[in-house]
Amino acid sequence: MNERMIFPVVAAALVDSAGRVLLQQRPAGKPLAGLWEFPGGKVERGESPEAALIRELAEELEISVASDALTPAGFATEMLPDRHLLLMLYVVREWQGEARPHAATALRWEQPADMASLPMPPADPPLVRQLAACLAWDAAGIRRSAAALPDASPA
Ligand SMILES: Nc1nc2c([nH]c(=O)n2[C@@H]2O[C@H](COP(=O)(O)OP(=O)(O)OP(=O)(O)O)[C@@H](O)[C@H]2O)c(=O)[nH]1
Repeated sequence: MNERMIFPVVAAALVDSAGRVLLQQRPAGKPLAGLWEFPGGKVERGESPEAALIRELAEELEISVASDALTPAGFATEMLPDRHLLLMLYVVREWQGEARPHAATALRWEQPADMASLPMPPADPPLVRQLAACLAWDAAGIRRSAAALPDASPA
């Protein structure tokens, strides 16, 4: 049996007040160069996904994000030749600093509905669909009102 290790990667959908989401372009010399991706990167050994994402956002965009500003939005998987990519996406609506392309060739803000026409890594289209659903839920207030549901944990 060909057993592949899980390769955990975290990514952020930074959402601005107009509902647009930040994408960055992968630089020349990296795999998938030129494609548009969500900012983020590999989870290092011993690191939590949230700590990894906060670190990556500081390194790549020079912004500061608090852990309680990270809301899970979805995940995607892709079988790679030697590993199995697990890509976890978080929605981020609050951060400090102005995003600058420290590691990327360029940045752009896009509505999720407009991302289908952009070249993105193969694992990303399912994430874009989950993100669009998440943001639509937020806009309809469904996620906020879910907090008012009765607690289903055992008594
Ligand atoms: N950040 C990010 N990575 C993605 C996305 N989609 C996707 O398949 N990946 C993959 O996840 C992996 C992340 O690796 P990376 O090279 O960007 O990570 P990193 O920032 O830690 O890089 P480094 O090793 O240069 O420090 C790559 O294999 C990349 O192709 C995405 O939307 N955002």
